[in-house]
Amino acid sequence: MSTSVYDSPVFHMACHQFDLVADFLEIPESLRDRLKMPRRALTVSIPVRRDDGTTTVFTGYRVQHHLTLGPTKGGIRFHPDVTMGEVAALAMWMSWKCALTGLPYGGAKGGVCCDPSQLSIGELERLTRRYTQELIPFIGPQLDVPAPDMGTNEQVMAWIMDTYSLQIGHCVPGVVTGKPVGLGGSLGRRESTGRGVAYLISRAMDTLGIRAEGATAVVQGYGNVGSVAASSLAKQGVKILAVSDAYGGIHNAAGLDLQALNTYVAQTKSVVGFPGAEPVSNAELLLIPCDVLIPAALERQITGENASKIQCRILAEGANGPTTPEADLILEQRPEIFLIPDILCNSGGVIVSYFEWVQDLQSFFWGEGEVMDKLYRILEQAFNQTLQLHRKRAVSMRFAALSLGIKRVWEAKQTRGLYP
Ligand SMILES: NC(=O)C1=CN([C@@H]2O[C@H](COP(=O)(O)OP(=O)(O)OC[C@H]3O[C@@H](n4cnc5c(N)ncnc54)[C@H](O)[C@@H]3O)[C@@H](O)[C@H]2O)C=CC1
Ligand SMILES: O=C(O)CCC(=O)C(=O)O
Repeated sequence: MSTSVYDSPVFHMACHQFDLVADFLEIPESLRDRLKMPRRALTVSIPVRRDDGTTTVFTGYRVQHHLTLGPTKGGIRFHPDVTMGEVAALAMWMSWKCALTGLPYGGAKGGVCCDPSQLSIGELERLTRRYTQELIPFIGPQLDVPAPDMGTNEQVMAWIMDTYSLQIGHCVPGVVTGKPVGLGGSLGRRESTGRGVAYLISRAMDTLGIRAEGATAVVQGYGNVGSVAASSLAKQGVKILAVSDAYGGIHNAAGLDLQALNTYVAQTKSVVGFPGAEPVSNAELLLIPCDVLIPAALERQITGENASKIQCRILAEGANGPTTPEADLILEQRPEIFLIPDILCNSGGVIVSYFEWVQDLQSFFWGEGEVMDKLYRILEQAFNQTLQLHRKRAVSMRFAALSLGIKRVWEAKQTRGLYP
């Protein structure tokens, strides 16, 4: 099958990972395209009236990877570099993530090629509403349920829910997750991805015999995922040495004061210039010696160039796709680094999104303790299953996680009858 419409390094990366696992699972050649290629992919153009009276037309995407196990699920990204290929790769990874964690979903992802930091709040709202308007025939609580990703947040989810509900004629909270709690959002969703990352890091530390107290961590991407993971680790006594964002990074060998940093970021919108820390580039930051390295921004940060130089005990992939296949080959020769692969590491977000969807469908809401208990139970099971396969078959943690996810989707397709 031609992949040209999806042509991008990130999509090729996701396909390469799939092909390796398909060989291992002995999936017949004739079924591989059906498992790999998106079921549906939509491109929309989004005209937005700017505050100065002019109009800009943005391009948006939504990809639904498979619908074999239920509705599709996955975030919406607002970022200047979004492409159809990137969104298709992210949707494929969502499928394997949902299957690995046992959620009744296929994967999806959406994106709009824009820089949200350059839009006023009014422009952002008009863009979100028009994008949602274009998606209305394709989304819904039983069809496809978006959520936040890079560059989007609870407010954006609230506009999506409102636009969809106005069209349908009644309130439909289950069309989107990651909403404000006051609109049917789940307690704990905002923090769930970062807390899940920190939980799995604790499990990896237990496995390796590393004590949290006095351990060190470095975080690339101090947004929703990175900042919550950092704060959760700091609460366990881990020292956060360095963090970064799109504008640059900061480093303090004695550890950063996260409370002061969060106040600074709330005021300035960046970590750059935080008093008492040295500036560091995003590239340099990845090479700082530490116990835990957390890439929590874009794809393809750990590459064939720097994989032999990173100096951590645990590589915890908060981001989707931060490690290239070339880097994977190098890391496989470095058993001293324990990998928590993306589809496991950042799955806390979609797990609590699932809880939010269930609560919305039942109009019956849970306490935060219940949400967190259920989240950690699912993460524990997924971690143990991945670790077990990694040890039993002597494959990498990424390979083990992907195998578990892909096998479940393949089996479901076979049981339903080949081409659902
Ligand atoms: N928000 C969620 O619930 C989930 C997010 N993820 C993944 O986590 C990653 C981060 O997402 P969020 O924290 O939600 O996004 P966010 O928009 O809240 O934060 C992203 C952060 O990364 C920084 N950043 C952007 N480009 C960068 C670069 N080139 N170098 C360093 N930093 C850069 C931004 O300045 C910002 O601080 C993405 O890969 C996303 O797909 C995965 C699962 C769930
Ligand atoms: O919460 C969700 O539904 C999806 C989150 C997401 O986009 C991801 O896990 O990459």
